[in-house]
Amino acid sequence: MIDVPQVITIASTDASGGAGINADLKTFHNQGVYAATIVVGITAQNTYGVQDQHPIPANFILEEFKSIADDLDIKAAKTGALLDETRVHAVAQGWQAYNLGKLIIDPVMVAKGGAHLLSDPAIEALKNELIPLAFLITPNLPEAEVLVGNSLETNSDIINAAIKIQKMGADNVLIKGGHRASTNNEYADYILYEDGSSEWLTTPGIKTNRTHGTGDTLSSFITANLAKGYNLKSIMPQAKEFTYEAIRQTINVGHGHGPLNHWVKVTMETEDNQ
Ligand SMILES: Nc1ncnc2c1ncn2[C@@H]1O[C@H](COP(=O)(O)OP(=O)(O)O)[C@@H](O)[C@H]1O
Ligand SMILES: Cc1ncc(COP(=O)(O)OP(=O)(O)O)c(N)n1
Repeated sequence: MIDVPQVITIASTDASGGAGINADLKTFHNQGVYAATIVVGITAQNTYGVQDQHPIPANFILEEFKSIADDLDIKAAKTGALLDETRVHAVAQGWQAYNLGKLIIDPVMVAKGGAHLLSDPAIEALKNELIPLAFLITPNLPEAEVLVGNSLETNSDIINAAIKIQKMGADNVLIKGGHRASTNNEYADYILYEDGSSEWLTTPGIKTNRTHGTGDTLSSFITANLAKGYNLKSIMPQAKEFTYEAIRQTINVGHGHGPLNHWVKVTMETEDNQ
């Protein structure tokens, strides 16, 4: 028998396959980990936008938690679109009953097409119930602005926001910069680690609207490699590179915000990184 690291995504599906649970599973498979799912919601969605969404009943979400915890040996979990306050509460309850390793929270609020994937009351529940459980939280710029309650214009605004979010209880905070290219067309993400150190991770910007599922892809890559035992600092450069290559080597699917290429090859280098 071959031992394989096991991970789970606790999120919603995307009918068109580019974001949400679908992007998570493709990234997990690419990185060679075994992936399970706790489905929180389903969306009728394509590369133009989200046409409809449907939450899974809270008691069923808790049954999914129990099924997984009774059988699998999950080392890391990531959350995605949780839709509303009831679902956030169910996930927090499930997590407290059946801890599934390191928790990575992708606080998905609004899809690129503009659809809301987290209601306003759910944002407070996310802050109070889920963020304190997080090993890592990965807001994009608009999500970080909502969490801290002010706009983030400068690098020092971003640094201060990360400190504020860390004080809400997340061990590590990654603020993704995909919604704003710098003046020299770079996309910079800022990460504040639990030991107080921090870094900017930068790549050239790719001029494209084919970025459906970028955030999911980045956070799933991190989740997979945490489950393999790598430490967060050693994962981050490759996570950024994987996402960059998955955008750059674009595939011809859909007519709007196209999905990424989850076949690209970027792997962690050696066991010495662990
Ligand atoms: N056009 C682009 N060129 C290069 N990197 C990008 C581009 N768009 C997004 N990224 C990167 O993709 C990752 C996800 O970022 P972002 O788009 O902000 O997340 P989300 O999908 O959650 O909104 C980040 O590492 C960001 O820097
Ligand atoms: C079901 C579902 N979950 C998450 C998202 C958002 O994914 P994200 O990686 O933030 O990328 P965009 O959709 O914003 O491009 C989603 N759309 N659907």
